[in-house]
Amino acid sequence: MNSDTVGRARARVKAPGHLVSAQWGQGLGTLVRITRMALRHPWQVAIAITATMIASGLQLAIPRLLGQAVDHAQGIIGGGQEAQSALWISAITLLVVSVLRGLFTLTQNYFSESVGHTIGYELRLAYYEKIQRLSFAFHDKVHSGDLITVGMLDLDGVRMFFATGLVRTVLLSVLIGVGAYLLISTDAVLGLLALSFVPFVAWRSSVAQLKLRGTWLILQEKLSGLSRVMEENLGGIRVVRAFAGQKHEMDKFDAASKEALNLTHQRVNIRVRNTSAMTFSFFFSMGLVLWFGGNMVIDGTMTVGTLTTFLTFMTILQMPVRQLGMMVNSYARASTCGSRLFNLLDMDLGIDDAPGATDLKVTEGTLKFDNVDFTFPGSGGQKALSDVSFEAHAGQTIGIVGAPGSGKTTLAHLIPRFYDIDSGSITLDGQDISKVTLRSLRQSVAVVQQDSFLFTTTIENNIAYGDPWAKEPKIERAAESAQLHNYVMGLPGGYDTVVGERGVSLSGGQRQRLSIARTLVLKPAVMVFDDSTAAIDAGTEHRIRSAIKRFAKDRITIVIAHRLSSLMHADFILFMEEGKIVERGSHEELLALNGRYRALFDLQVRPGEDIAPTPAEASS
Ligand SMILES: Nc1ncnc2c1ncn2[C@@H]1O[C@H](COP(=O)(O)OP(=O)(O)OP(=O)(O)O)[C@@H](O)[C@H]1O
Repeated sequence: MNSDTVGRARARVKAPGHLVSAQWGQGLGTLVRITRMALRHPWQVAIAITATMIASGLQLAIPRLLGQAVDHAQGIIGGGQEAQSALWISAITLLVVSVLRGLFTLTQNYFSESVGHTIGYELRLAYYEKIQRLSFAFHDKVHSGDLITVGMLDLDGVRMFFATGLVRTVLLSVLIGVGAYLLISTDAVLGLLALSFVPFVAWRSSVAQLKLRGTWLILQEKLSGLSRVMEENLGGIRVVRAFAGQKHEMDKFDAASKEALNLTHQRVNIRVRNTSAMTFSFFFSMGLVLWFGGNMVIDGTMTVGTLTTFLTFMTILQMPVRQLGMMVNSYARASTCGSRLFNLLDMDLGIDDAPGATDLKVTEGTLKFDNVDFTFPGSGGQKALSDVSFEAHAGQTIGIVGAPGSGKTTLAHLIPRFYDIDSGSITLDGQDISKVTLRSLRQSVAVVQQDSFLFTTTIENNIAYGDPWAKEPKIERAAESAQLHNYVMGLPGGYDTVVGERGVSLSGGQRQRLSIARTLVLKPAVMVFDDSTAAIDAGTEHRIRSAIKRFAKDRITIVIAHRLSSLMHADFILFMEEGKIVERGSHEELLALNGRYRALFDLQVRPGEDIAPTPAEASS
């Protein structure tokens, strides 16, 4: 793979979700920011750097000691007692220096890793907190798999920068800088010969590492594609089996795996070719030193010990010089990964508390929509809701009905401020919901979603999710009202039964009932049931409705449903079409209107007869 290919590869690797793309120009600022994060732990940084300098100094002493030992050994061949004791001293010094070097290297590794892991921990928390708080509009656009990639791989690139970038810079500067000075100051010609492999190896190793990085970025993209294929396959395993789609799925997975395998082969190729070239250049330089140095020993202008010092220096320098490439890679990786991560961390939340926001105070419990318009970000200006106005009071039940896509869920999602409106206003007891704190608003408004999500934990914890301090009787009362209590008591583990992916599987209706119980525990001022009884039989639904009457008497209940029997008891019903309320009134009033609601009612109570669909139904 040539550098052009790597360049194109970089350009092709899109940052996850496009929203978190890094700009190369940001790189330096990013590295400074990571360094500043490290400096928040000054003691650990100081110990790591000091230990690095001492360890590299001790490492540089080893060739000299070895050289002296060799010269003394020659003295022993001559038989001198003095030479023998000098040899002992050299050997013991060498041993002590090696042990000390090992201890300081250990200290260096421990503290540099510790700083890196602390940075990783701090960033992980900040990242997790940020993605919890970013708006729904953001999550609509960014794939969760991409967010996980940034949170795992990019975070790792930043975490490792202190140890593999900064500390390694100190280590390599001391080893290569001081090592080169010692060699050249001992013998300039032989020193230059001994260092002749350095520029070539440094260049090859940097080029190889940057190429490997280019392929790594593409590999990362392929691997996240692969995990996306697997995730979708596992999520939709029933659809795959039901439609006999295994062969198609297998082919998709095979194609993605093959691309990853090819890239892995390319990476091995780059590594092997460069390692061979670097090893050859090193041994070539060593051969030159041996040849010239050997002649100097024969001429008597150099001792065998000094030649040994040169050769040992070369061996010691070989690794750090090769590591220059890894250091360059660490800088490149930290700057791109860090830019992506920091872009996300610095991202505007989209929906946040307004300056000076105060807590919502619910008194009478009046919800008012006043000429509300709303457009989903990125939907090309197509309004999802227009001119929506209605008022509801505590104790009332409001039904919302309409064709799929008519804006029912969207309307419900505006109340807890999952999205901000374009114009108009939504107030709760006269307080504009955009001016109160999000926390207090969301404590007062609970939405039972269409898809009942369960956490992999006990039924009790799932029900008490919104109020972790809820006592057992409260949880059981909520479950009783949601018609779930008897089922739970029939399970061997009762409320301690673990549900979710790795626990007991619940049916669609049971999951919905659990979600309803989760909302009832909260006792919010506004309860929204978004098609949350669709999977529940009419009898059970009736019993749930009767049971939650006592919960509903001092709060607003909004019921969104396709089945009219779920909402015909409501105080008033809004009929939605293409984002607008086109009919409103009680069940009787709407029937008398003889419009869309009537047509839908006739269709549901007399399904055998042919009734012309409403315009919205016809288009949906
Ligand atoms: N996150 C989103 N981003 C962009 N458009 C969206 C988003 N969610 C919904 N829409 C669009 O907004 C319109 C209203 O959708 P909404 O989910 O409110 O309909 P609904 O009446 O609740 O439908 P259903 O009865 O099927 O649940 C639809 O055209 C839908 O495609």
